[in-house]
Amino acid sequence: MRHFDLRGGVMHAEDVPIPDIAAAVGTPVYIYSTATIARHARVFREAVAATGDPLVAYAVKANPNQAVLAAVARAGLGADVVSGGELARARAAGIPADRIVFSGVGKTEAEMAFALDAGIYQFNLESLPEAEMLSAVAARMGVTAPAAFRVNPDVDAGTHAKISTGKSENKFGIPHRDALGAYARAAALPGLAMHGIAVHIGSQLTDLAPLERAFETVGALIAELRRAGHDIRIADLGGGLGVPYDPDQPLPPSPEAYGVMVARVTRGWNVRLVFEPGRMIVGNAGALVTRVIRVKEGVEAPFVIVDAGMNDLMRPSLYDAWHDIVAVRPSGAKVTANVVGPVCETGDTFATLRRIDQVAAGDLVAFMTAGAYAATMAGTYNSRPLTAEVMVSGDRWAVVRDRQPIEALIAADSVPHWLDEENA
Ligand SMILES: Cc1ncc(COP(=O)(O)O)c(C=O)c1O
Ligand SMILES: N[C@@H](CCCC[NH3+])C(=O)O
Repeated sequence: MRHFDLRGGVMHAEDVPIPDIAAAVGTPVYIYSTATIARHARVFREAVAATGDPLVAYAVKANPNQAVLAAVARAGLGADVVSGGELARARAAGIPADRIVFSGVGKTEAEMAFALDAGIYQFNLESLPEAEMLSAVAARMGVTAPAAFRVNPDVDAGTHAKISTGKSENKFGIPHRDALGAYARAAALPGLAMHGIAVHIGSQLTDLAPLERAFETVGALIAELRRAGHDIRIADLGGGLGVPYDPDQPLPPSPEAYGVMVARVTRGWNVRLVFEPGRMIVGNAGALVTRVIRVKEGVEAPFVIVDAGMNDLMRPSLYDAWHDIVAVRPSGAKVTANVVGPVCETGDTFATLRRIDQVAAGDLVAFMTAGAYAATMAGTYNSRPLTAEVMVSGDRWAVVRDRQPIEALIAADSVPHWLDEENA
């Protein structure tokens, strides 16, 4: 069941005609489907249920809108956070602290204290100096921090270099060969309980084999760590499962196939598993709806200039990512075109020489699969305020983030008094 689909020739988000939202809220606008989020959360939980009583901790970075987090919380998921800000958001959405894990390579003392005070489930530590800092903060607060080391298994995840995290040259985790020594050192520190081990090798993975290799490394380490006397009870297998972006490409592995692989590889580990899916939960729950400003002649093909720019959806310019581009009221005619935004950068290009629905000035166009790493990575370059976000549920819809007024951008700056005085 698709929650963004044509009905009577008009694209709907669940039961809401998208032109109604665009008319009321303006464009560009992100639109999220509550039903898709709920369904993906359920599908993922069911896919990994055979592994016991796992914690499925949604990777907040994928989409931290409070409404999205509320939908995730309602689906019973926990949260994987990478900053104090994400922790505050997860708590504000009602996600219980004992379902929150804290990842990330640069946690600060203040963030550690905040998370200890909240009572989170586990810190995923990425270096010995980080363990030493957490130990000091916990000891000062008179508490014990539940912790894991994230190991870097040195596997090629086969994804875009900028979102690959499990190669030895990447900044993430500690080299798997150093793990035993690191656990020995950390176990001797006060205020730390090293009961976990974690891994995450990258995002938008379309092949299960590298994941399986990484998990095998974790399994071998669990056995070695236990032999060395460490009481390992939790294995966090990270996120990374890819989602379909381009309908002409083979489908990525299903959550079911992933769950079967995980159950096979982790059999006998005797741990509680943690998963950190992000994109899989929200990627296909969102679309970015934009309006064609004008169509300009080009040498090879026309330029369809839309009112969304790379500041609103950065993935194509950052990773050459593909987002399907469809007309909200397709006429049936097709054209080969370049789809670009208004930002003054050549990289502000969403598609080059792509076969798309023929559109004209004023038409609405949707960028699909824009629920993950989309609105959250937006910026205000070219003084373009942050765009509005809307959530639908059946025939209801609500603005879940107001369009930022330009006045807010201007008011955030201040002019030093000497310039004011000289102007006077
Ligand atoms: C530590 C960690 N966990 C989970 C995720 C979520 O990954 P994905 O959205 O690919 O599931 C990420 C992002 O890649 C991450 O860095
Ligand atoms: N931002 C990336 C994913 C990075 C995941 C962060 N660990 C993307 O859009 O695909």
